[in-house]
Amino acid sequence: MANQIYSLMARNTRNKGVNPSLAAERQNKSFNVERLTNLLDGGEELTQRRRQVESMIYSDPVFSQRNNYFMSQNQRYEAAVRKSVHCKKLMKQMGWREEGPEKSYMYRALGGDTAFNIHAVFRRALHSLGADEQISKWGPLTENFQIIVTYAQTEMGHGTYLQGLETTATYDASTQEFVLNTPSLSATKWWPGDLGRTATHALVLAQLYCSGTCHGMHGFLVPIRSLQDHSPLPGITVGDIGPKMNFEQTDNGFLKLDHVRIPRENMLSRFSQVLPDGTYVKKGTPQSNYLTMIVVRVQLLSSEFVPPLMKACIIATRYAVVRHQSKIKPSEPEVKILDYQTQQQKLFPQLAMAYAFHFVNNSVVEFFNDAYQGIISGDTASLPELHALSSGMKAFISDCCILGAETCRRACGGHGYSLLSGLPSLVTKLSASCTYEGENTVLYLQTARYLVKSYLQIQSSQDSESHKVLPQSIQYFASTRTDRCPAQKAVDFLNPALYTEAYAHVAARLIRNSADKLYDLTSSGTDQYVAWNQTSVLHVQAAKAHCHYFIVKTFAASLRKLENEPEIHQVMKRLCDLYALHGLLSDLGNFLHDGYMSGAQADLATAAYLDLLPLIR
Ligand SMILES: CCCCCCCCCCCCC/C=C/C(=O)SCCNC(=O)CCNC(=O)[C@H](O)C(C)(C)COP(=O)(O)OP(=O)(O)OC[C@H]1O[C@@H](n2cnc3c(N)ncnc32)[C@H](O)[C@@H]1OP(=O)(O)O
Ligand SMILES: Cc1cc2nc3c(=O)[nH]c(=O)nc-3n(C[C@H](O)[C@H](O)[C@H](O)COP(=O)(O)OP(=O)(O)OC[C@H]3O[C@@H](n4cnc5c(N)ncnc54)[C@H](O)[C@@H]3O)c2cc1C
Repeated sequence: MANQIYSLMARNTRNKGVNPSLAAERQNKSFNVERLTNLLDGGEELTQRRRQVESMIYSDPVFSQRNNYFMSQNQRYEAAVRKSVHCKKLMKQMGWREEGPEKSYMYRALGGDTAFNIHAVFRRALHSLGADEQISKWGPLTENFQIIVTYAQTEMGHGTYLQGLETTATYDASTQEFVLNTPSLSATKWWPGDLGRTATHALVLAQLYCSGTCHGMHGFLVPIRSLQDHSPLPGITVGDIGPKMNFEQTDNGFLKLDHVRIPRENMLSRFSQVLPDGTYVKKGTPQSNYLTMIVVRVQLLSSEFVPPLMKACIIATRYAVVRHQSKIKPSEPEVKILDYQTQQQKLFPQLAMAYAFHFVNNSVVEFFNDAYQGIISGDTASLPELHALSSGMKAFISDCCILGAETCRRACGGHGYSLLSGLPSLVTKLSASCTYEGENTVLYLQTARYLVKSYLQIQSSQDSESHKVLPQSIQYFASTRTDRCPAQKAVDFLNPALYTEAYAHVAARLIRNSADKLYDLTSSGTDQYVAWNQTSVLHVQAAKAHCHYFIVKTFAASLRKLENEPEIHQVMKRLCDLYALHGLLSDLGNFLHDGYMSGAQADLATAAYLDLLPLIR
């Protein structure tokens, strides 16, 4: 019934064209929307291609999501499988390449409501960790779902602490096989997507044992279901872990292995190898087999985190111009809720954040692409910085997108609580992102570990030259900076150089403070690991400040590329200013703490921030 009411409302709108309030707003635009769309897509031609793909998706009944909220978990799963197979057929029919833009357009048009998503994670793992001959052997089989492979790393007892994974892969030189085993209940693989009903194989991450020596976590391709009748193979216990907060369309599963034998060639061996006689040959670093997690973290930014935030902004902003509620002047009619300053202050920072993350994603992907080819060819020099950046961005952006989507949902009142608004499922889907692919606190600590190490290295090296070769993302450590914010007027806070410097000041101070506290503890005799734990809250705060600085700096730098598009530059600049000032005012204590900013300057920043709202409105 509810669905009919909502669709009647939508049809009403459709029958009379767009809602008149919405139409009026769209007449009001201050910039060329199509031009901005082209810039965000990467050019006019890509906009056209994206729209072509979207129209094919939206007009095809197989891809319909109309009844999603009225389906059981099983129906959602089966519909997702149908959609994924249909996508594959469409790609073949249209001649679209796996690595082409059309695949991500399809995925985003479907809102990720597809199956085999972890199979996509495996394909990246194969290219990151597999030797060339393994990529040639298994890559083509995964292209057309002849084999469907899940990425089975997490166990019931361990997800974060990979050194604690219990699943074992013991090499048997007499048969040149690995014996995969689940030694305890807590070692049961638990959570891998596509595992519960779909996967024919699993990339099992297990502790490798050769001649009694443990060589740490490695990846093993293990057949788990028959390619004839899809039944579990001997030694395999597998199934679905049951209902979840969202991702009903994904069959997250469990897997137990009872001394399952696989050929020696099934260990992914780009960075390490076991010779026929059982000799272990290491080619990369101890963390080389962690590379897949970096690859996926970078990919998730653009595929899983930012698009749901963008959608939430669109739904909530449209709602805010069609919803009339209460009066500003008693003598006048009810107003659009977007005319309330408080509603603008709820929604516009989320909109600004969505644009910020779009530009940051471009920057992170560019950094990743430059580093990745070197890393898989054995040059791991940029791996620590890439790990720190990808960990921090995954944690910070997913945290912000969860909170941003929830703010949009709350801004829609009662209708924001209806599943049919589309908002709650965006929130519950995003909620998983603070956990999967690395729990966010743990990832902030990984970033902090890199920041503290880099800071202490700079402190210990007197050589001024060393400052010049600092990695790009931490060069601000070495910049000389004023200890007071120079702003005299509200308008000064609309200067990207000024607010970027303010963020750099706070990040550098928090990193220095956390490192100094750590050093004080260890130099007074506290065990280094205990000292790290006793300062970890400070390290997380420093890592977040570092990430926030990186995002503000990157958003501001992106404006420079828009300077020859004055209309668009103006609107993007206002959003960048709003993003920076919203973060500054939300975390004001850190900017006031050491007197960097004064209370009077905080008032100026607040005035500049509030003045931006009607301009953006
Ligand atoms: C891609 C396609 C996507 C398509 C779209 C699909 C979307 C569908 C939506 C849902 C998708 C969900 C998919 C989810 C999948 C998963 O969740 S897979 C499992 C993910 N699990 C993790 O991420 C585990 C997280 N845990 C960690 O990362 C650990 O904390 C740890 C870092 C591995 C700890 O390891 P440990 O060895 O104990 O770490 P330390 O001692 O702290 O560090 C040792 C050194 O190693 C360096 N290091 C750590 N990790 C990495 C890394 N990944 N890469 C490079 N280097 C790393 C670390 O910096 C230390 O270095 P030094 O300081 O120099 O010693
Ligand atoms: C929707 C979804 C899909 C998933 N898909 C997959 C998949 O396809 N394949 C796969 O292998 N896994 C998958 N996972 C599992 C996921 O990777 C793990 O849940 C994640 O790595 C977190 O590990 P955990 O669950 O053990 O949490 P824990 O690490 O136990 O976290 C619990 C708490 O402990 C804290 N904590 C843990 N370690 C530390 C530390 N060193 N310092 C400070 N605090 C710490 C955390 O901050 C957190 O607050 C998925 C999970 C979800 C929710």
